[in-house]
Amino acid sequence: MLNTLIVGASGYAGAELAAYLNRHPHMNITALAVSAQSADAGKLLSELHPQLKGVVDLPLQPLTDVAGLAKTVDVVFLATAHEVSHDLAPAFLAAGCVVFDLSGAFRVNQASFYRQYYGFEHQHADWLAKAVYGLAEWQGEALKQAQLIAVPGCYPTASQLALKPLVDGGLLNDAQWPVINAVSGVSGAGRKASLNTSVCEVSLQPYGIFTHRHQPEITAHLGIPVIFTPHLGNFPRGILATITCRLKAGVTAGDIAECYHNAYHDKPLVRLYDNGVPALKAVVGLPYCDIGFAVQGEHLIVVATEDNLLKGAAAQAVQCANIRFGFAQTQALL
Ligand SMILES: NC(=O)C1=CN([C@@H]2O[C@H](COP(=O)(O)OP(=O)(O)OC[C@H]3O[C@@H](n4cnc5c(N)ncnc54)[C@H](OP(=O)(O)O)[C@@H]3O)[C@@H](O)[C@H]2O)C=CC1
Ligand SMILES: CC(=O)N[C@@H](CCC(=O)OP(=O)(O)O)C(=O)O
Repeated sequence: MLNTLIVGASGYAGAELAAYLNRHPHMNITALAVSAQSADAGKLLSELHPQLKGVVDLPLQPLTDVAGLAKTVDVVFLATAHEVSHDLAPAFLAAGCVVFDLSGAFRVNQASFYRQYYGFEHQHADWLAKAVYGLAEWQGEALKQAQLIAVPGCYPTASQLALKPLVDGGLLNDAQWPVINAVSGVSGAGRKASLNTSVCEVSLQPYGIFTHRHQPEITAHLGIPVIFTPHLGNFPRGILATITCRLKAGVTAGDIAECYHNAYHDKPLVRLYDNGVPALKAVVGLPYCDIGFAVQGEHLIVVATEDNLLKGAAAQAVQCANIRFGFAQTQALL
């Protein structure tokens, strides 16, 4: 049994992690932590997230002694903001813990990336170089050896699962960058109250046009440039990405179907549509990414959906842990 700590357990992704780990046969929730100053310290997780009442009634501990806590656990999930993960991960890693970081703090190994897109200087180039990017379907072997796993962002997960088979298969026309338009529910912005992400204030709108940090994350790992435009919708959870691409001359719908089949027929958390495209309702509350597409001449439109808090965060983190420790990939997820 692996002793496990969730830091940021009161947040949206943290609570989902707790629900999964609670039913994991090989992982034991040793502690749930929040910040040292948290207004929620001492409360039960189930007081904040009543769906966990009678399921995970553990207290939220203030994180006051990182070194002490690190000695009591084998595995740490950091469901914390980028800067917090950046500061905490090295301490847990130094103690020998395997760390799954849900933030962006270790996803892209480029010197200027954190200054430009996250507004801070990265201080841990050594760990940045060693971190394995946890796009689970594509990183199986690397994950098995990793001590630090950088779980991808929610938009990059859906976008890359949709595009990577096509890019690797050489099916796209390089002359046209794939155009990713993705809509997320407001839980993507986390649990903290903010007027901009309050459901009554939000009206479907793009944001971060040409500047969102997920564009360079996608490009860095996919190896091709993309146009990425996120949108915020006034619904609680889920991401739907509509991706427009140009195909190389002669590539047919049959080639696309075959390419996706080859990539994902043995990957239980990616579901392919034979006809039509997915809608959010099929994935909300579930750990899947669903993918469907349509072709007209040289034009391809792919639609990918996922629950941003699950395949876009907590489920993918647990999937990575399952791969890392040799458990069934869907253990505790399905
Ligand atoms: N929401 C989403 O759809 C996705 C989120 N992510 C990433 O996952 C991470 C968590 O996101 P989300 O769950 O939405 O965030 P939330 O804002 O909902 O939760 C953040 C959690 O971190 C805790 N926290 C804050 N500061 C500290 C600290 N210094 N030490 C320990 N705990 C702290 C908070 O509790 P308190 O403030 O009371 O201490 C809270 O439990 C972020 O990096 C996010 O970018 C990734 C993919 C998708
Ligand atoms: C709706 C919303 O605000 N979404 C977040 C992305 C959530 C996510 O994936 O988080 P990472 O920051 O860990 O990459 C945003 O656009 O910043």
